[in-house]
Amino acid sequence: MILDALHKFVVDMALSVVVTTAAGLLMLLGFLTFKLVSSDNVLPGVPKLEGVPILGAMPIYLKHGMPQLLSKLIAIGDDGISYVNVVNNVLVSVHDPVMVREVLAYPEEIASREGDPGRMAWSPFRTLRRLIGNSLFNEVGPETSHQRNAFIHEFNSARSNSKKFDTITKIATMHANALTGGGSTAEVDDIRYFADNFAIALWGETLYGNSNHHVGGHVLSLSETILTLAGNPWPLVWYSFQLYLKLVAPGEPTRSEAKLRARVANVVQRNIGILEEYEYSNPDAPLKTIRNLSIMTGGGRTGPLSKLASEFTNLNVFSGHHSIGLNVTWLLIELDKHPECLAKLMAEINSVDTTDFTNVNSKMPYLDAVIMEINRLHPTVHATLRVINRETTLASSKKPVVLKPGMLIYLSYLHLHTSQKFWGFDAGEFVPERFLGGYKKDQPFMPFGYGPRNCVGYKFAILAVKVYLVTLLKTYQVEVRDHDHEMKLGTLLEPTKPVAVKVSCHS
Ligand code: HEM
Repeated sequence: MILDALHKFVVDMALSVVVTTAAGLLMLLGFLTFKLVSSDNVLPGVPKLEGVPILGAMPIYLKHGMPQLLSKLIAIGDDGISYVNVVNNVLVSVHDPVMVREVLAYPEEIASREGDPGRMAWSPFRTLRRLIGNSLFNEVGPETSHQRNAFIHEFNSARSNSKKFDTITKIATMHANALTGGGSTAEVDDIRYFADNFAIALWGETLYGNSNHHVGGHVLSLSETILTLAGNPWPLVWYSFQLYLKLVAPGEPTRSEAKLRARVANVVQRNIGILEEYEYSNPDAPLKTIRNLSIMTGGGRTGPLSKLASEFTNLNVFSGHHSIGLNVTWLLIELDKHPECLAKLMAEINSVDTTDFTNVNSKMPYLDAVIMEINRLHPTVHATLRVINRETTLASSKKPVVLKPGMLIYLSYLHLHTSQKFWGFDAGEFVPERFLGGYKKDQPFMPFGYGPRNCVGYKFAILAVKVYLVTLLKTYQVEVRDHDHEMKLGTLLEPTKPVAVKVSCHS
């Protein structure tokens, strides 16, 4: 009797669970359909990429990633703008230079990288914040310009970079010599790895006085994991699901993200220990960069770092080295493919004293042109996005386009840099000469972004790239094994396969 009642109870319960779940799913489906229909034709007159019912372009996004979705959008938007629904989000591609500049110039009240924290957004910068905490990338509000000024003072000024020049040269020489380990030739399986490690060691030495920052590959593997996760839609899907079930607090990392964050904290902690040791045993020596940044933003000469400096210690584990390393890697590939350019560059290198900061920084026009051309053709940061916070009208589009809060605006630097419309028939070719004597104002060249949130470290990055490249070329003849390297669009723009080179000391 009791068993029968129990059985009936379980069957009834199971039935009501099934019915409730089905009703819930139907309601969700109805809601999404309603949202989709009501958001249909949200940008009248703008070409729309049709996705599948309800999910829109979500399957393309999940399967192929954002860069591929972006290429499809660019292909249909002749007037420089197009859009697609991704479930109930609207994703707009803006790929006309004037419109891109307009969007990048928006103040943060109109658009920011993360968008309003109260809204669901597919911005990768949200994932980045959960992985490494706050950083200048996410920062909005009155403190931002003060923070940017501190960075610009430390990394984008000739005065401060001239002080870093000897350190850059020292690390570049150490790392160039390590390629052959004292021998006269070496086969290097993948120069990307060595170029990244040069940049990591440079950061370690400049920031903390720790040139062994790269040893053991911890930093490299951590930064690669963070890069991959930040550019991948799945962590956002997983986080949103857990948020829905209240398994994670808004904005907080999930369990696996928290583990990664702890590994970042561990690396940072070790570096801080080394900085403190350096400061203790060299009280009169010049301050290391992280301390300078700290002092400029309210920290003391010793002890805990300011908020900005401590946020940068986390950001730095993930960023800065790949972009420098990739610049060097693409340079070696293109120079090897274009011996006439390499010969011109070598003539310039051999005609000046490259141990002099002013020469390397601003008196080598062909070197400058080569570096600009690499950043045009292979811009490491190939795209970015902004989330609309307040309704605005895109004034530069042919027909007025009203951008609404929550819309994601994608901006492809790669497209602007490689379009024949702006760069001529040889837009896809490596031709450094196009940058000799400057470039036309209407040619869209933005490898370091544009507007109020452009790169605050580009001059330091360019100097590091120059010094390492010049050191390598002065020491070795570099032969890149394959000439068929192609570009892979992930979070950053990378070669599709390892870049094997043979290096032989100049006799
Ligand atoms: C070749 C190397 C580099 C490249 C290609 C690069 C590229 C960029 C680009 C394109 C942006 C703007 C992104 C956007 O529009 O959303 C940016 C922003 C930024 N970069 Fe760089 N960057 C490089 C090196 C560095 C270095 C060495 C630092 C170190 C200080 C740095 C720190 C930053 C920061 C903090 C921002 C955000 C600035 C803000 O939002 O106010 N970058 N970078």
